[in-house]
Amino acid sequence: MSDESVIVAESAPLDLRLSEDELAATREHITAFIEDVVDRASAEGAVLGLSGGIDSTLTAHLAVEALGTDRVHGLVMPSDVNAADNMSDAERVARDLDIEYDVIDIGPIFDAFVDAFPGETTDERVETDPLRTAAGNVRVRIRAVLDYFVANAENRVVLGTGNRSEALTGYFTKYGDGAVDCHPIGNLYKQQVRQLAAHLGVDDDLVHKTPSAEMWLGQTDEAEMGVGYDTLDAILALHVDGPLSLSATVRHLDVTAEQVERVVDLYERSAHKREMPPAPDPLYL
Ligand SMILES: Nc1ncnc2c1ncn2[C@@H]1O[C@H](COP(=O)(O)OP(=O)(O)OC[C@H]2O[C@@H]([n+]3cccc(C(=O)O)c3)[C@H](O)[C@@H]2O)[C@@H](O)[C@H]1O
Ligand SMILES: Nc1ncnc2c1ncn2[C@@H]1O[C@H](COP(=O)(O)OP(=O)(O)OP(=O)(O)O)[C@@H](O)[C@H]1O
Ligand SMILES: [Mg+2]
Repeated sequence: MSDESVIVAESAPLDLRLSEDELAATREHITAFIEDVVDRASAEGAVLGLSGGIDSTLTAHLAVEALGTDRVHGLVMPSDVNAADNMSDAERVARDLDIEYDVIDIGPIFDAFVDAFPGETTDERVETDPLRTAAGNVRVRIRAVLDYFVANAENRVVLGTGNRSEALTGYFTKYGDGAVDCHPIGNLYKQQVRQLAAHLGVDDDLVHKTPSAEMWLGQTDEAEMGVGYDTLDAILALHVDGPLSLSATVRHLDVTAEQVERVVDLYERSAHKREMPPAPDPLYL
């Protein structure tokens, strides 16, 4: 059985929901943060990738609330492995928010990369292809290049869309979707992302859409990580962020020790993604 077939049953083990007052305060806190980042950069506004997923949808809503419609620029960047529905959802978000947006097909850029690369690249239709992640990361990094082109050209900052669950597990591409100027929703667990989005009036189908990086056809976060977000969030909140021991977490959540260990392993192995690249201590400074 491949890793991807290990989907852990959800048991909604820990309620991390915020109260209405907390949601209202979080909304204000994040919009003030976005405004502050843009002001400090003396930027005209912000740019972000729109995927039709809930993280970018929520971030776009908060950005518009912080900056106004005319200071937010969205990029919808389809490739061969994006579902057409997701790309039309991304355009719908931009249209509903009334922001400027461009649709840029990254297929030719990816193909140029594959043609230029001297060795084997990948056939991502093959599930076991060891290069599938490497190739998927190229697509993600191409989007980052386009984000920064717009940021440079229009004096904007790049808004990240990563949440706390992704940050703590390293579930993002280093210098891909992780290459951003700030992380407005970076301290919300995934289930709180959905909750805040619902609070802001985001359409239900987007709030409840299955999370996917869309790095290859059919990819889903939960299948790849081998744990559902409700369970993941609970383990992160109690054990990785919180004070509970491994065994107390197992008892409290009715999960297995292996599940907790798996999350801890994701957290520890991805430490390098949450830090600045290291240099040796200075010898002569
Ligand atoms: N200990 C260490 N110290 C310093 N650097 C270290 C390192 N270990 C690896 N590295 C470096 O990191 C590289 C691996 O990291 P990286 O290139 O990111 O690649 P990797 O973590 O292997 O792949 C990215 C993961 O994030 C997921 N993802 C990506 C994009 C979006 C989303 C989403 O949710 O939408 C999810 C994707 O499905 C995949 O599971 C290594 O090739 C190496 O260069
Ligand atoms: N096809 C795409 N076009 C534009 N931006 C994209 C595309 N795919 C990914 N991105 C950018 O990369 C970010 C990371 O992807 P990720 O899948 O984690 O977030 P999401 O799609 O917004 O939400 P979810 O995790 O629920 O799928 C997106 O939020 C978006 O900013
Ligand atoms: Mg997505």
